[in-house]
Amino acid sequence: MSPPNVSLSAPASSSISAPERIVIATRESRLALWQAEHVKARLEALYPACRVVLLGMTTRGDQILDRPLAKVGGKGLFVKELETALLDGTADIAVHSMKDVPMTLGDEFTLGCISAREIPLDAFVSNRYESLADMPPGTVVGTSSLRRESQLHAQYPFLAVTSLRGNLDTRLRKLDEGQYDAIILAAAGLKRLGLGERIRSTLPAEISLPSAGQGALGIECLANRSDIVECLQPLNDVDTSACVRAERAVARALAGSCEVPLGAYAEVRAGALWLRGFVALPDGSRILRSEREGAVEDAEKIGRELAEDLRAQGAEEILAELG
Ligand SMILES: NCc1[nH]cc(CCC(=O)O)c1CC(=O)O
Repeated sequence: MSPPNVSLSAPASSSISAPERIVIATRESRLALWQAEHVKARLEALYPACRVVLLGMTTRGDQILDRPLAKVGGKGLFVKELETALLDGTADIAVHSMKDVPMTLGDEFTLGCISAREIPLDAFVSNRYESLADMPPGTVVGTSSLRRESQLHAQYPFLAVTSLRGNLDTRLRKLDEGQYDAIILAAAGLKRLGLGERIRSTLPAEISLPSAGQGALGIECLANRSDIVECLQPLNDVDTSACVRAERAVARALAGSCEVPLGAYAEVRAGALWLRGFVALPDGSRILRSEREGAVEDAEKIGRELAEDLRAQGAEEILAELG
């Protein structure tokens, strides 16, 4: 018997159609524009008849550079203006670093896809030292995140940790001007911008457990745009999507709306999802860790259970202290 007559050479997307035009709302930082251009190129390759255009926007998160974001409204500041463009129809999709997407979206929005992730780890960047372990006591590490700060204090108590804000180029400039001996950044952002050679070493997850969603891109659209959701499916990566859902379930269960020193990182290994998480005080004086393994299909449940375990260990006291 000969096999059924299917053409193996037909592109997987041939049965999916896309609208004639897709407008991408994007922030205007170099990284955000790279990410939007990347999605534009992938959509145009999948749907040659579709015209994809970028709509650049400034968000409150881009404007406020003098205060820690946690104090002025957190992650939502980077997505609100983009969501408004989706609601009023000036844009069809918004491309986000999943790390910057609030843990709960409004009912009118959905994440149409989460694409394969770039390296999820943090990067050590310095003009003077190879790694954190090389840094003498009292030298200065710049980071803007409570998650990185708490882990640094816990593991390298003799280093001075100071605040660092601004987009990637600004942060690197501040390092090069000598304001810091080293800085910690997401490796993914540096790689995307062709700045991978600035990475002196990557910090293993044991040293700096990444943030929920780090390194992954998500595409948001209106929940009622089934045409858009459908045409985004070829960009979805099943494993990344499960990992990010598990990580976000941890953050959702523990962080609520306030900014908490918290890491959550999942990997798919030999078909199973392995999730690690921690919650800490910013000064690293308390750090609670947990890990869990389970079926990829149970991603969110694994995340909720890990959060429960952290609560059982006393996460509540940490959250209460953070106010
Ligand atoms: N918080 C800012 C941010 N949001 C996304 C990235 C880039 C990497 C990624 O996609 O996770 C960065 C930079 C950083 O944390 O150093």
